[in-house]
Amino acid sequence: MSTIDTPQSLTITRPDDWHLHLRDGAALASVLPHSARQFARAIVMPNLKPPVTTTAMAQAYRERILAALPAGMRFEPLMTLYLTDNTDPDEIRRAQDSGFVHAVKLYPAGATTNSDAGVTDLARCYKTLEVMQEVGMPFLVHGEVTDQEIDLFDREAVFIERVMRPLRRDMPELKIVFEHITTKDAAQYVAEADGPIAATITAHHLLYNRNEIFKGGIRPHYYCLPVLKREEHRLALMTAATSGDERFFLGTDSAPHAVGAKETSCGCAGCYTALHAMEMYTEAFERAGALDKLEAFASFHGPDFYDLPRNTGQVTLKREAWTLPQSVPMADSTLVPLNGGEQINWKLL
Ligand SMILES: NC(=O)N[C@@H](CC(=O)O)C(=O)O
Ligand SMILES: [Zn+2]
Ligand SMILES: [Zn+2]
Repeated sequence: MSTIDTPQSLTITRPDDWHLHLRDGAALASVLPHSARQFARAIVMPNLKPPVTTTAMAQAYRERILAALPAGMRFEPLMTLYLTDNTDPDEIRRAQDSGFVHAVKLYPAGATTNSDAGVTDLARCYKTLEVMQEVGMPFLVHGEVTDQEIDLFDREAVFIERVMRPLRRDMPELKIVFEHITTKDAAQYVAEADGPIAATITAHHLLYNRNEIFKGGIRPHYYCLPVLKREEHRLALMTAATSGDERFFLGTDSAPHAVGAKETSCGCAGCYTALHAMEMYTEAFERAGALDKLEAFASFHGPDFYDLPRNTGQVTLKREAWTLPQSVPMADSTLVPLNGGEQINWKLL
């Protein structure tokens, strides 16, 4: 006779999402309730069209998010600015003084969805970065080089050598979040680096390797940037996330795209996980035998790094099978979540 030694439910401090795409307009209204159900707060990415480049734009976007929140739901959007070659250093001071802008985001020009207005050369931004370093404004980095000569699967590792090391040498006190890391190189770099650096890790990069994109045919809903990597990298991310190291924390990178923009000959990058993010992370931590490490990763390390208070409420995850919808409405179209139509083993109550 065997005994069941795995818990049937898990109660933790209410978690936050430190990397989220909410979009705007009708799409925002469709996706926001999913994240608000899962998380108390989220760092909201600024890659709208046009991008959120000023404190005034961030304030207006924040108000649109709060206006789209269904009655009775609580959710705090933590706003970010999109860095461009022309971001004025004074804009950083305005952002810092606002109290609602919590970070500035680097999109290397052309690296990912809506990054055309991104930075062409970080050297152009040094005056602005110096002010960020001075006032303690975190710098969130999409860490991939855009050099087309570099193999797609190597772009994160090459970014560490070409961009991250020189930047951190020049600005050793700048607070940096290496966003959505996908490689053992990045996990090791962050774990060993001196100074104020951390990394977010998505649930899909913990659960899947690159084979998932090609299982039985090409599966566009598993395509995101940085793209899923080899199994050895997934294992390194699992080790980092479940290590208890305060430098690693939760960021879903949930990135909604209408079904037509994903299921097409040149589909957009982005996985939608906002419906079941905590269930996915719980599954990953359980597989690693590390459910006791989930709370710190999901609810403590993020606010500690951002100098924000930890949440006070709690949530419970129950071991209960349920089926994720195949698709959900998004604006005048539909959205296919990652794992659409599949059975999920945990349920966020
Ligand atoms: N992660 C993605 O694949 N896509 C994101 C952009 C990003 O986070 O790089 C998006 O905005 O769709
Ligand atoms: Zn990104
Ligand atoms: Zn993202």
